[in-house]
Amino acid sequence: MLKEGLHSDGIGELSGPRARPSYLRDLWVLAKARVVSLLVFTAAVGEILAPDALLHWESALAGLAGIALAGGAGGVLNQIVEPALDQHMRRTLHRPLAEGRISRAGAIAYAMTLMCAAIAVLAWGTNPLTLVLTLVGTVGYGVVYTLYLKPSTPWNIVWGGLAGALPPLIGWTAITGSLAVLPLVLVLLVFVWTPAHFWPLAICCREDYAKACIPMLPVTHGVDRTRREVLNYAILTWIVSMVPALLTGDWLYGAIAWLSGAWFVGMALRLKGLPEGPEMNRYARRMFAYSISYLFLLFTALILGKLVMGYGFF
Ligand code: HEM
Ligand SMILES: CC(C)=CCC/C(C)=C/CC/C(C)=C/COP(=O)(O)OP(=O)(O)O
Repeated sequence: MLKEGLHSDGIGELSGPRARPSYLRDLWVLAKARVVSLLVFTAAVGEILAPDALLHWESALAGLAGIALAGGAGGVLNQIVEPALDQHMRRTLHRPLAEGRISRAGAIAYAMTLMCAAIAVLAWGTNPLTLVLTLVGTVGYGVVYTLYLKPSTPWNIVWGGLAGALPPLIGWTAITGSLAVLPLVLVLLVFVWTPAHFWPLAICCREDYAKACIPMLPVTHGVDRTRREVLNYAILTWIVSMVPALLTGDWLYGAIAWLSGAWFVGMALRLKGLPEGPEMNRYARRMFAYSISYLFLLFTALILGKLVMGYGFF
């Protein structure tokens, strides 16, 4: 007998050991707080890279609080739209709305509270451009991706990923009030990273996505095509990750990006070569986990580079 949530192919392990539900924990899960924490981190790096960030510390804090609240609202909107889908997937069936621990009305009130707080904080502490970009992020993920792209096209996450890629730019605009080349390159970096982040997980969960009639790439185009696309996007991410080094002359970041990107591409190659089966699923899950550490490392290296190299920006 397999334990609840565990399967011989390791797919069920994605949900990890389940913590005892509590109301606060449910609110945390509903806001997808762990994903949002990385979004906030990439925004913080966008702020730190901007000129004179320390002089604008109030805008910096308001920007981070706004993105955290708006990102959380996006996560809640996503789960309000798809409780039935969440009930059909082993990875998501214990979510608070899927299990009915939080009502739909309660979740709507929660999303509205988060969104109103985000708008208030951003309007008070940042500028109109930052507010608009953040709203685009929340609506892009919570409405456009969840309601329209996800159920209709296997390229859903390529375009949906744009919303999640915005925070480094939002961080920058919170400080400067204007656009610039470097944060736009960081948006491109997260944008091209997203498919190689998500499709390995989609490979593991392909049976659940198929049962739930969600046209994720491994369901519509098969595992082999998906693994080829993961490799393509991993290579693209590696290439784009070198652009900030070229723009700033920051060799410390450049070295870290080169090595960690080579590892990412190596994992994509290994994934492509494995025969379909439990071992491939487990390796895909490892690549998904590495993708998160990799993005965290790249953005940490950007701050390190600025601290150590002390370059100024245009
Ligand atoms: C449309 C784009 C994206 C899709 C479809 C996607 C998909 C996913 C999925 C399905 C999970 C598993 C979540 C769970 O089981 O609760 C996940 C986890 C995660 N994602 Fe993404 N993601 C996207 C963009 C991003 C972005 C832009 C970031 C950050 C910059 C990010 C950071 C994370 C993190 C940190 C986790 C781990 C959460 C945990 O440990 O519970 N994702 N992603
Ligand atoms: C700028 C700003 C505020 C942006 C917010 C964007 C945001 C919250 C992106 C998160 C991306 C994410 C968790 C995707 C999960 O995909 P999924 O919903 O298909 O996964 P699931 O099956 O786990 O629900």
